Amino acid sequence: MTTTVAMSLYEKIGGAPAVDAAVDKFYDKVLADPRIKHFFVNTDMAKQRQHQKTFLTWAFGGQPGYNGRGMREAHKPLVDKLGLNDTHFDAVVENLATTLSELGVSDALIGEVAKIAESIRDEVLCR
Ligand code: HEM
Repeated sequence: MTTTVAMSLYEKIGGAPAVDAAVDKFYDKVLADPRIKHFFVNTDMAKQRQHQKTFLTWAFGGQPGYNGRGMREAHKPLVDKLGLNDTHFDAVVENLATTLSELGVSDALIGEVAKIAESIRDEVLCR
């Protein structure tokens, strides 16, 4: 019998220091991306940075340590007022994948991150 206590992706990638390294890169990319930057114009920087940390920690399967709004609630105004849709979601996942790739994370692990993101797509898009 094999008992597997799976190491989370978060641990495999390098834990908090890796998340910190990824935050700046991901943040810069998202805010520079004409497909999605307009969603963030009214979001303050400090909050945004924390958002990205929460986002990445979550995406890596680390402890959420997050007591903010649920995904549906947090993104509902973006869906209702700004038409947040699959295209935008894809762009965020793409920026995340590029960020991780640039930081030397393997394609296999990036695939796992993308899968986790997929699992929450409908919730974020309020469907
Ligand atoms: C896997 C996908 C996503 C996750 C896990 C995620 C996670 C989060 C979290 C944790 C927050 C903070 C909520 C709060 O503070 O109460 C948030 C807010 C936000 N998200 Fe996402 N997000 C995702 C996708 C997206 C996408 C695709 C966009 C737009 C392109 C987006 C734009 C925003 C914005 C603008 C806010 C701030 C809203 C505000 O200032 O009130 N998110 N998201």
